[in-house]
Amino acid sequence: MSILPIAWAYDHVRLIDQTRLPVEFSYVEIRRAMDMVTAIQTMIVRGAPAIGVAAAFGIALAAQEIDTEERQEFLEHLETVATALRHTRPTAINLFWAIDQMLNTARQTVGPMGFLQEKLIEAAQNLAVDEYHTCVTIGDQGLACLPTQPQRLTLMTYCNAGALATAGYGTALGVIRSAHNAQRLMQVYVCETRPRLQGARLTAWECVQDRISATLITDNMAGYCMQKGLIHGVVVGADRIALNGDTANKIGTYSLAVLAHTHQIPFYVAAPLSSIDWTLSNGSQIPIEERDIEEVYKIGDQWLTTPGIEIFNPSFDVTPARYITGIITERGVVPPDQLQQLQP
Ligand SMILES: CSC[C@H]1O[C@H](OP(=O)(O)O)[C@H](O)[C@@H]1O
Repeated sequence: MSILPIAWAYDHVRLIDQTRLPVEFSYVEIRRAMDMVTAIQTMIVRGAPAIGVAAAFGIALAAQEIDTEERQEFLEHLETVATALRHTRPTAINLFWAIDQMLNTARQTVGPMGFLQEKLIEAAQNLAVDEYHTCVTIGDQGLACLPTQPQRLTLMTYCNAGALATAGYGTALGVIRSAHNAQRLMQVYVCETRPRLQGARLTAWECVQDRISATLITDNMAGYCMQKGLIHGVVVGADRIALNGDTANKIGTYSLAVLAHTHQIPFYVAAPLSSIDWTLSNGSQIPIEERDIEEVYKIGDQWLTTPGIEIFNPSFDVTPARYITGIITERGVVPPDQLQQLQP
């Protein structure tokens, strides 16, 4: 099954509503640019590459909704929407990269506004298709770098870096899909990933959809599985990678990396080049999103703690490059200290 979280549907964008999975599979139709802003903020669509693609379609919707033949007015409307999109979520660099790609297309395209609208819709569609093919390439690059023994590996992954977090196929889960398709996977341990449970809700759902053998564990079981020798490798996604390989990813990734290092288990980050921030020398400057504390004290309508307790909810952490075995990209797999070789 091809899971495509985002698709252009003639004159609007169709999103899989990731806040409803796995209980309900439903779509949300996005017809206005500012509704795409809300969709990203509320995580109807989430995942670094996916929010980049969503933002690109947000710019395309902005182009479609502005009724003017004045180029300056047209571009100003795109900039207004771009500013709102930039303020949705601060950590994933893909969001900003995609917005810049779209604005550059608008500035470099001349002609009547109807023509610009068509070119921007086409640019967003091309960006989505490119991200999909990039993920398939990442999957295959990752397969080639996994341990050669045993023939069938038991891997671990965190959060959701799958088809739902990208434009299809996935990055970390793309590597796992490629291993599954090549009969190199025994099973994958899926960490539930508190507080938003992307692992339990989204990665588990993708694995069941694609008949990938998967076992769900709570986050605090990861160390036990490693200590018992069950895990041959860990593969996670990324939201922003600095030049030295320091990697921002879902909160809890750092803990997993330290555990893997302690148990001498290879720890891979799988990400497209669009997730690399070539302007940052290290991860200390990566902005870490803090989200609503309700995500911690409730699951659905169920309170998990007592009113009056203070709550902290950083949504990402930064794993230092020294804990990362390799970074799997569409241009190959490199140790963190050789990442700059891949700079376009
Ligand atoms: C393929 S990168 C996905 C990346 O994004 C997730 O964060 P969120 O669900 O909050 O958007 C998580 O960090 C994943 O690894």
